[in-house]
Amino acid sequence: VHKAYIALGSNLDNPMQQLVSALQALAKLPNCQLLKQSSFYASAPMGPQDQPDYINAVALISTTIEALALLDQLQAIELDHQRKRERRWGPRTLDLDLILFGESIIDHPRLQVPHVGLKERNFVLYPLAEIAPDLVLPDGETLQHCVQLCPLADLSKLSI
Ligand SMILES: CC1(C)Nc2nc(N)[nH]c(=O)c2N=C1O
Repeated sequence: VHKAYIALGSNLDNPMQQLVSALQALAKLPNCQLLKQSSFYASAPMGPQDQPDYINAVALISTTIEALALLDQLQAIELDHQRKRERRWGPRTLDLDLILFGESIIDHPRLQVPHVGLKERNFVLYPLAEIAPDLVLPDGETLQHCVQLCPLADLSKLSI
């Protein structure tokens, strides 16, 4: 059994509802169990600014399937949420990124784990630290150290 951390993001078509719906879909995945989910966080887009603010969260699932099979399941949920890929770093109804898969380091054309931008993304690090404060990354760095190095900036935790 593997522990997989998934980053959720949305900035189109009612982002909060998109994430609620995505979490329900994750909970229903065969061979997966939704163990924890973070609060929702709002932030301005990293990268191109000509798009709406994002809502982000992180979820922890335990699963018996392997990383690429889980990636297929995540991409199916994105498509169910009308994910369209107009432009790179463009707005999207739903983003599900497999950011950690146990202690694995994966470098595959379809999948890099840990997620490449993990240490620079406050909208991933802070929700991750909320549900896994004692996490140590596969490269030995502690999550707390990564959080200390990553500015909070405009990230805001939504109370509900
Ligand atoms: C476009 C880019 C890089 N910017 C983001 N910016 C924020 N705040 N949240 C995201 O989830 C996000 N995702 C992206 O893919």
